[in-house]
Amino acid sequence: MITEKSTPACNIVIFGAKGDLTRRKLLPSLYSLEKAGLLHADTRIIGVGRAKWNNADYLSVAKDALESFTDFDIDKATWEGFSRRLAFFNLDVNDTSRFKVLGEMLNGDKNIYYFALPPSTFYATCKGLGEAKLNYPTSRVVMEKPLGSSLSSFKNIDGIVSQYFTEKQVYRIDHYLGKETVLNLLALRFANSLFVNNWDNRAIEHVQITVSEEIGIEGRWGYFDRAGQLKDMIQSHLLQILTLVAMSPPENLSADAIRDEKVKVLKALRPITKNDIRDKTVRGQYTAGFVQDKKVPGYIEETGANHGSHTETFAAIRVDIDNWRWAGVPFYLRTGKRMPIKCSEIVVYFRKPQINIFDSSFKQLPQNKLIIRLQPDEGIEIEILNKTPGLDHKHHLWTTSLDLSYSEAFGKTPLADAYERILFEAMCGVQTLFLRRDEIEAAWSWVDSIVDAWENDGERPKPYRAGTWGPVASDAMITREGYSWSECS
Ligand SMILES: NC(=O)C1=CN([C@@H]2O[C@H](COP(=O)(O)OP(=O)(O)OC[C@H]3O[C@@H](n4cnc5c(N)ncnc54)[C@H](OP(=O)(O)O)[C@@H]3O)[C@@H](O)[C@H]2O)C=CC1
Ligand SMILES: O=C1O[C@H](COP(=O)(O)O)[C@@H](O)[C@H](O)[C@H]1O
Repeated sequence: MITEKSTPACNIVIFGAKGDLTRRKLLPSLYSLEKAGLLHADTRIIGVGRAKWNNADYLSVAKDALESFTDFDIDKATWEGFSRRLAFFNLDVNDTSRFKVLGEMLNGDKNIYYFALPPSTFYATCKGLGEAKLNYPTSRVVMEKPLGSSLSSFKNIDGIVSQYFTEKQVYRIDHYLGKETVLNLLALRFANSLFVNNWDNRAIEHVQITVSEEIGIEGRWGYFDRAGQLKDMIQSHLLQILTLVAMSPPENLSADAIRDEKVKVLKALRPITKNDIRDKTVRGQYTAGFVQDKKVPGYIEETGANHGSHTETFAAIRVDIDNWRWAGVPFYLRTGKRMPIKCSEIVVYFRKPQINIFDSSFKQLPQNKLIIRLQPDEGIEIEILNKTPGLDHKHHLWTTSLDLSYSEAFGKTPLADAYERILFEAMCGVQTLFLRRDEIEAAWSWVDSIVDAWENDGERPKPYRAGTWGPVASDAMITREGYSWSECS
């Protein structure tokens, strides 16, 4: 739950008013902000699209979206307040003349232009806004991923946007940064001396980051098959998690101080080449199987599928960070669709004590583990060794868990949705949770190295049954290095 009071007054102009993202995420999140009293009385929400709708038509689309995509009751008072803010404006972004008319209906110059649009329309939209002089310095542009499919295509998109908007006006989304538990990584790491002083290659042996999903591609074949799990998930969400785990302490909590440190990590990622691609990466593609007892089709049997597709729906990668803090500490990333459960988790394995003075069954003492559960059962767990109670002279040791569950510690109130926070921050003009140009460039540059190596290598993704943890080659990759994947709880 966000507890600050109200956001500054603004016009939120949503391009793509009837699209999936708007109905599924943006309208429900704005409604929740309304309910929490966080929208300024003068804030307006203008949905823009090509439909020949009037305001009443849009209100009914919005109501329907809230009813379909939220699990809370739509109460009369909140809906009345919310609906008073909503309007619809008919505009094809290729029709530059309509932007002037749009400008006339906007109240003031504090405009947030949310591009819930296909990236192919960004140029026309920026040009339309620029030519109608709606790109005031006080206006902001919020852009959705995917921003490109390589370093060069990102630079093309970015070049277009930067003709009309400065870096301070551009808010590039990675919705994982809006998740409470991802944000908590900063507090966990930099507010607790326990971790501040034990967060480098002297204390930590290796780190695992898993983001598994139960869902498949949910009717998004056209987009997903061109992207694959590396570009869809690792280039953005997993690398963002990795930067927050691996960054050095920022000077302060300003957006640029944090982003400066994140970008240093991204620039220190060791490129993967054709010489080590098979040792350091595993690609997989799901075949038919069962997820949570439900029969599901294989990737190439999905609606709209191309049967010869070699797109990966699973990827596991060993990452090396070439800096002083992390030299010699492997980071293992693993993400896939149609896995047994939805789970995003970071597991930090601390080094084992070098000497064992205990008369225990352990030859070498097991290591401490810090498990950060990002979703769905948010929490933090530390595995430590304790003496089992008893009147004896033997120190029998037992691994026990200190387990902090968010719902127990902070109550049962659901955490704010990532989009709620992101919209809130965009309205407040705080860029911390949005990606700076150089972060995205560095992420693409590293991902490009893997794409090139995969293309050169020519090996196809390995099949794995839906409902399993990916190809056996993924277990083999980490076992070769003396570890095993942590089991998601
Ligand atoms: N859906 C999701 O959960 C997520 C989506 N994204 C990204 O968000 C963006 C939108 O995705 P999504 O909502 O799924 O896509 P949809 O295809 O559902 O919606 C796209 C919207 O763009 C509008 N549009 C397209 N061309 C024009 C045009 N020439 N002029 C005006 N409006 C136009 C359409 O409006 P109309 O038909 O009214 O003209 C439509 O409402 C994409 O970049 C996507 O990759 C990112 C993360 C998650
Ligand atoms: O950006 C994306 O994220 C979702 C997963 O998001 P989550 O918040 O549910 O963990 C993923 O399914 C989708 O393919 C990707 O585009």
